[in-house]
Amino acid sequence: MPSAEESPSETVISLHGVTKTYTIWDDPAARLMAPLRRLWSGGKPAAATRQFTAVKAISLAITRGECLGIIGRNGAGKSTLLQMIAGTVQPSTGTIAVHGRVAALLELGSGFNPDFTGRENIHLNAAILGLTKPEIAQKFDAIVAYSGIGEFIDQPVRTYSSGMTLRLAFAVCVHVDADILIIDEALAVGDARFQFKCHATLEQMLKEGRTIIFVSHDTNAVKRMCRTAVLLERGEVLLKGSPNDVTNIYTKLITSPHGVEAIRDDLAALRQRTETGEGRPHSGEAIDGTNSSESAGAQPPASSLPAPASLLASDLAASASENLLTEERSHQQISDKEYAYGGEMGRIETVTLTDADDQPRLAFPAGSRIRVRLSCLAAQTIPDPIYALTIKDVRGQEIYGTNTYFQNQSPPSVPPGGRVEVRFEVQLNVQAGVYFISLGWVRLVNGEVQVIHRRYDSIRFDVMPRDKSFGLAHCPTTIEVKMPASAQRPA
Ligand SMILES: Nc1ncnc2c1ncn2[C@@H]1O[C@H](COP(=O)(O)OP(=O)(O)OP(=O)(O)O)[C@@H](O)[C@H]1O
Repeated sequence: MPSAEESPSETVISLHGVTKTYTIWDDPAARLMAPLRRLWSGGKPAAATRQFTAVKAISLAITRGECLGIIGRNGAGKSTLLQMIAGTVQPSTGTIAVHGRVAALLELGSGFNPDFTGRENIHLNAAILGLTKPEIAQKFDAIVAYSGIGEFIDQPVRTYSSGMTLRLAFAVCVHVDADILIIDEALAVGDARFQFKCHATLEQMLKEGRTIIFVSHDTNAVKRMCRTAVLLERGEVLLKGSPNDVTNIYTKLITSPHGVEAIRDDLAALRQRTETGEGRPHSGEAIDGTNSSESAGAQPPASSLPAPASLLASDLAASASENLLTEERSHQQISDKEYAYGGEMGRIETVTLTDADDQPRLAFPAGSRIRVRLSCLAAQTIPDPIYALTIKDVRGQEIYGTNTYFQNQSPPSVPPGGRVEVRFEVQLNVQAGVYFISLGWVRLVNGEVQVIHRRYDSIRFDVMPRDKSFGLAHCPTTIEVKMPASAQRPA
């Protein structure tokens, strides 16, 4: 298979005006009687049905080597769209062209016969996915080893836990030499170790130029895996763009009582930015109340998905660190990527970032302490307020987030016209790099987050290397090497 770099823009999946309309039966019994009824009525459609359009005139092109994330609220049409691409559901109108072998991990265990053993299901599944008998025999051991099912391979799949079923299904999917992998939420049921293994495999597949479509409610997973994301709502694509932008807007959508109305202007602004080539703004989400980006908008190429361990973070940043102080002077404290919403009930009026000596700065050595100050002004009474901060990396991944709620603090209600000063003091135990600070002022109403004001990706700052090390975190470490006295004696 050619690598993603060799044929970067080859379209492997194209959808043109794809619509899926389901017939909904008001009375389930009428559905069973429908064929007879049709005979009696001379082929006229049965009564008591209505049409429901789950996917509306979607046109999309997905290129080889792309990892496309699809997010959206429950019932948005994500699974229906995936099923149509996988070929298990036919579109009502429109066309779908798929070039290459597709392996799909849709509803968990949907490709398995529960009464068959794991072994039998591997044969069945791999054959359905297009492998010949000799190919299955050749890959069988690798599939079993990858799944980690062990001796359970000869037990019926109905006796498997959901995690075991996932392991087996995923193992088959990644061993059938598929050009396109379609995954619907499934990874969420695996344990952390298996999820890690899955993500490493997916990253490897992307590097090999394979294409992945990935549905998830986990915005961080979408930002980690994908270079492009799509926001689906009521069967329509509202936005296709950087995972950071798309998850930011999704976050607003799921927390706003006004639904799509709440994001209409944001969508228009983003589309305009895209059209005028300004790139995108912003970033990502939850009760943490916040998020950031230069960020995930500027997605790295697929080949850069896994951080090469051979590169020392300190080496990467060393050449840049000299320039940072100069660059720092030219930074605006408030990033031009800021994405804010809410603000009617109260506003986070100012945000400032300083070092531990209260000096405004935008570059800090790894491991130092920073202070983030907010000045909030209430327009109306804000009972039980929660103040939140999130730090994200340049891809929009949440590096750290906290809030007064998580810290068991109960700040007082704020009266109309009341002003609140909030100070976060953070120990920056991160590696050298570019980061963004997001801030949130929210409250919980019946367990739901009510946004007072969110300012995502408000401040961009740099962290400079403190030592030679690598990885994501700055964990100052001492190393002691001892040679026991006995080992010093010559043999
Ligand atoms: N076979 C079907 N018959 C009738 N309606 C259906 C059928 N399959 C899906 N739908 C409806 O189509 C809409 C989209 O469903 P779909 O499962 O694609 O959404 P989704 O975005 O994957 O949701 P979730 O996040 O909850 O999994 C829903 O309103 C659902 O009830």
